[in-house]
Amino acid sequence: MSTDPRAGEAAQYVEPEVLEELLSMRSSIDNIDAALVHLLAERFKATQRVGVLKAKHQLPPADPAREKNQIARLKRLAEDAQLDPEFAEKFLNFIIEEVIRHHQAISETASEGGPQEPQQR
Ligand SMILES: O=C(O)C(=O)C[C@]1(C(=O)O)C=C[C@@H](O)C=C1
Repeated sequence: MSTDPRAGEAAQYVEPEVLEELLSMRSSIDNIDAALVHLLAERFKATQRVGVLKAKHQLPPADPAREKNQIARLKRLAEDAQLDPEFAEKFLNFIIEEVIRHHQAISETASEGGPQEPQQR
C-alpha cells in the first residue's frame, strides 16, 4: 500500500506510470493551495485592520460601491487569465461576505465597550 499522502484512492486503480504523473500534478496543486491559504491569510489580516478602522470611525461594514468596482476589475482580470469570470465573482463575493461578518463582529464588540486603544491624555 502506498503511503504517499498525494496518492489518495487513485493508488488502488491506476497504473504506476499514470500514478507518477498524477502525483507530480498533485504536487503542483498542493503548492498552489498552500499559496492560496497564505494569500487569504494576508488578505484577512488587511481586512481585519479595515474592520478596526471602520468600527473606530463608525463606518458601515459594507461598501457596495467599492465591491462593484472590485468585482468588475476581478472579472476583467479573470477573462484575461482564462478563468471563468462568473466563478471569480462568486469567489470574491464569498470572501467579502465573510469579511463583512468579521467587520460586524468587530463593530459589535466595540459598541459593547470591548477592547479599545489606550486613551491619550
Ligand atoms: O474596503 C473595504 O471597505 C472593506 O471593508 C474590504 C472589503 C473587501 O473584503 O475587499 C469588504 C467589505 C466591503 O464591502 C468592501 C471591501
